[in-house]
Amino acid sequence: MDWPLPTSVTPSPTESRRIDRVYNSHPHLSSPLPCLSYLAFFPSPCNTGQTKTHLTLPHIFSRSGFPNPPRPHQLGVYMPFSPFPLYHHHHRLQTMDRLLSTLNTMTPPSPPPSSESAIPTIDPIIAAPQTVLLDFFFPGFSVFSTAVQKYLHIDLNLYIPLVLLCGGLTFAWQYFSEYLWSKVEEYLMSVVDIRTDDEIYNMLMSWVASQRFAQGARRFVVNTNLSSRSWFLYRWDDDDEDDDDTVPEGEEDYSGKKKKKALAYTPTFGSHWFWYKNRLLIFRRTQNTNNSGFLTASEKEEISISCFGRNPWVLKELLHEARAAYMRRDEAKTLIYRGTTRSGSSEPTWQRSMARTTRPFSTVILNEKVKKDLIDDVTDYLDPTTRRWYSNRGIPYRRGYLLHGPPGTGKSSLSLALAGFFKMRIYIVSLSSVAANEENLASLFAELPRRCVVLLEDIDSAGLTHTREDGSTEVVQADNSDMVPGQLTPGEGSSSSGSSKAPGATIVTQTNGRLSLSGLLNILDGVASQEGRVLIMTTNHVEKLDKALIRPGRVDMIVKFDKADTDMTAAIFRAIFAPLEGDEAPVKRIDEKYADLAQALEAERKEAAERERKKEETLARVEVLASQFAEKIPAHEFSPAEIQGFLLKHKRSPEAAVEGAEQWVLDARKEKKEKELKEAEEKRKKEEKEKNEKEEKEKKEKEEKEEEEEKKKKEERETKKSSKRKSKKSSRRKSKKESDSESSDSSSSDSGSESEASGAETKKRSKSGEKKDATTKSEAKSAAVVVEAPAGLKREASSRTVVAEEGKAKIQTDAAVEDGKQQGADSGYGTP
Ligand SMILES: Nc1ncnc2c1ncn2[C@@H]1O[C@H](COP(=O)(O)OP(=O)(O)OP(=O)(O)O)[C@@H](O)[C@H]1O
Repeated sequence: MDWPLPTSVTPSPTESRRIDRVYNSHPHLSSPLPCLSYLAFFPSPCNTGQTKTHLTLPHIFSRSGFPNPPRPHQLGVYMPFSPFPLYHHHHRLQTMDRLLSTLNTMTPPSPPPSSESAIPTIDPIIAAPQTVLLDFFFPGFSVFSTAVQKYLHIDLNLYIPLVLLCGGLTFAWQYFSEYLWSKVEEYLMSVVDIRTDDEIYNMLMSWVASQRFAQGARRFVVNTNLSSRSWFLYRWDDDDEDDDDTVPEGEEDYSGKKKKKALAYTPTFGSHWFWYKNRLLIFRRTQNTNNSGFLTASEKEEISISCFGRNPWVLKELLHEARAAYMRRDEAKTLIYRGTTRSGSSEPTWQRSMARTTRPFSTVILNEKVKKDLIDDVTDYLDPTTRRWYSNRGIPYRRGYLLHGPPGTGKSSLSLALAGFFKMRIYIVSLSSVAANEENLASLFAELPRRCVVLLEDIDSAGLTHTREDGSTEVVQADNSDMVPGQLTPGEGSSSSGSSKAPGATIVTQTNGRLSLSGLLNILDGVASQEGRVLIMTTNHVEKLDKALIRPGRVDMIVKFDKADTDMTAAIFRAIFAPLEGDEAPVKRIDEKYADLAQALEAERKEAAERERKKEETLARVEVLASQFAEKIPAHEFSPAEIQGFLLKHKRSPEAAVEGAEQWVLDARKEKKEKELKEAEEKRKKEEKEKNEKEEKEKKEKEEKEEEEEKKKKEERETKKSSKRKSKKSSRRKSKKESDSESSDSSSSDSGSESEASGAETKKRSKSGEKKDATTKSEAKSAAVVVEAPAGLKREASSRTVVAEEGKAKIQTDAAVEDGKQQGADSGYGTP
């Protein structure tokens, strides 16, 4: 290997001295080659601040008598080349030491050197400013390296460049990796960001929790509920009715096992790589540090999934899969959303209230024909061809149903069963709730999905009714009074809300910021209202509704609910006591008991037959008991809810229910009577109180009126008196003026200039407010002077001028001038 030899060296003065000394003190050496070649090989000594002496190789070799410079390997000295001065310097010194000691061994014993000529001990560390620098950045480095060198014989300085290189690379990587990664993401990857305030968050997180990469993560977040913490997205899994989870958490079920909450594991903050459909994906969960104080736990995080490649199909597939899996959980359930306002703001929103197990239509006891008609009607409406049919004819694609009847007769149950039957979500708004104002309701309706059931409860609530006080309660009652339970009738016909108004009925436009009827009508079928939904309105007082609200187009079918008749009572009894699938506790696996399969099958068959027989027996028994029970309950007196409430008290014993029926009827009647009495008493008291208040108010008003009248009379008397006084005064003045004018006439005939002077005098007098009489002319002039005053006064004054000129009410002008003089003396305008 050929080593490049530099042409110039810069030995330090110490080194030069040493070389000379060695050369001089070792005459047996043919040349100082080792030292020289060493110096030649390391051409750049560290900068020690000393004066540099340049010693070129030819110079050295000419001095040593060598014609050609030797190669380093010929000298037996090999040093690795280093670009770092510190390292370089250190090793140079060390090597020098080594060479010198070699030379010394070759040297015959010589007299001990004098103190000046002694080779000084070399302290490589002290001499190096780089060491100081290293010590500055890594305190204690020099001590550590000396110790390592001393005890382990490892020269750490050898590795310094390596360490520095690694450090530099790491430093650079930290700086550039983020930038590089963002560029890779921007141009080479597809990324989907998940909004934490959207339901997709819940969907994705529940999907992620079921993946292996999440379950195997070393750092993870554990939840008992994965839903977004945004309050309107948060769903308590406990709230969702679940057939398997009937035992409350922590309590024991019939098998004695404690029910435990399932734990869900999701990867913690950071990037997590996983495979999906043979593609490498990255699930990234980061913490949102902006405004984190105001955000809920899930809003504090940001979630994204990215994949390599510019086509995001795999991400979309993943999201679809997550959604489908999430929906599957709710398949057998009816999702209920309620319209509310967000806490801390007045913004309305649909909040997922709960997911209830779908109620079979058969469990709602109603006329079978009504049920069938209703289902047929909705089925036809939801058919895609119907939609096209509507749009082709320009008819708004909407359908409305009105369910009315006393409380607890099954209106809400039917709505829920209907939504469950057609697998639609149900959106409930109670019009009596505080949030139900026009604006809120409009934005809630605007947010509705295309295919859903909207349940408007209590549409007879305040602001939309004609109360008894209005004298218009019989408005719609007349048309529905002859309805039987379950009867379907078309909505009251009228083309426009205005013309459909019943006599005496008034459309309330706005009631204390609450919902108005016209507002509701606009929301229901205005231009901006959503199409494709099934609207169900319920009310306990159909008679209070405006006809406009229930006209066809808004309400296409009316279903009347009533208290239970005999058939209904029997049906409710059967519904509660008839054995149904899943009522019994799960049967133990028989193959555990029977070793022989044939034996096991036979036993199972026998057991099934026995179960069937028992079931039939129970059914027959329940049938008999149902008719006995129905006979004991008077028809049209109790609502299905009341009867159900009683039967539930005896749900394990139908016989006991039948036995206790008569007593229950008596008790219920008594209770009802007491309640009615109490209510009547309360009503009476309330009315009395209102009456008293009204009377008191009237009395007060009367007194105030009388007082006012008295005051008025007094004022009138005073005005009369003052006007009388004024007229007397003015008549006196008039007579005086007449006498004055007679005298002035005589003087004016003498000289016109005198008249002018007198006019000027009058002006002056009127200005100064002196109480002096003036002639008619001077009065007019005086008024004209006042005209020069501000606009308001100008008009007044000019009108007076006219009056004065007409001579109609000279007295008035006089009085005004008089008053003006008195009142306006300060203002300078003469009159007010
Ligand atoms: N016709 C019915 N068939 C079956 N169950 C009924 C019927 N009517 C009432 N119920 C039962 O009574 C309870 C109350 O019924 P629901 O809430 O549907 O009455 P509602 O007419 O909507 O009452 P409200 O007018 O007070 O809202 C429910 O548990 C329901 O099961």
